[in-house]
Amino acid sequence: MGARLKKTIALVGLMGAGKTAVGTALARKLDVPFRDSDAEIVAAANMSIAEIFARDGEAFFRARESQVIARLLDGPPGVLSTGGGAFLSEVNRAAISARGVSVWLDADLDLLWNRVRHKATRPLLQTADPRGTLARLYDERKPFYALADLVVKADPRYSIEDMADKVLDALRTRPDVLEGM
Ligand SMILES: Nc1ncnc2c1ncn2[C@@H]1O[C@H](COP(=O)(O)OP(=O)(O)OP(=O)(O)O)[C@@H](O)[C@H]1O
Ligand SMILES: O=C(O)C1=C[C@@H](O)[C@@H](O)[C@H](O)C1
Ligand SMILES: [Mg+2]
Repeated sequence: MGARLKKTIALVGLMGAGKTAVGTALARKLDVPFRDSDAEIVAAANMSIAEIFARDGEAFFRARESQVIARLLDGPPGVLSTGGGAFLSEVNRAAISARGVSVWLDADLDLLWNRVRHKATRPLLQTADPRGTLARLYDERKPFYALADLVVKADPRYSIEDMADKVLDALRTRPDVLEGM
């Protein structure tokens, strides 16, 4: 598409917001590297996220997540999909704002629930009332996600490609991030 990416685009938001799916499409459109902090942690540990939580605990996962995010931000600009809890950490927010731009994929609770309900891969939702847990996380985390530089609202009618285009639209206001749009 001829645009030049000058800073890493970090996608943030709750489980199911589309960070991995939209991030992959966005990186393809921009012809830049795609990285996913969850996937990096899983590959390095050779364990699933659920296994890491069960064996080593959430605090261990969060420490790894911060290390991985710092390392990925240190490389050439690209698209970085963060884990759903990453943007709650002030350390991670500072690292992202120093080297990149944060974009919140803001999906409402019904949409999130429809996307995550059939998968058992999210350890935080292994509770007696996973929808209630997701609702609580949504309320608790919204103020943190709202600290992102840009917001792109999700909608059930928007495809993954549509969402990637909406991120590009939002970046039109940021020539310091994307030049030549
Ligand atoms: N715009 C969309 N239209 C249709 N399906 C979508 C859309 N965005 C995401 N999905 C689907 O919803 C599911 C969750 O998306 P994804 O895994 O990208 O979320 P995530 O934000 O990375 O979540 P997590 O924090 O758990 O990694 C996937 O099956 C994905 O293909
Ligand atoms: O919302 C969260 O806290 C999480 C989301 C996933 O991306 C994973 O990072 C992990 O399951 C924790
Ligand atoms: Mg993901």
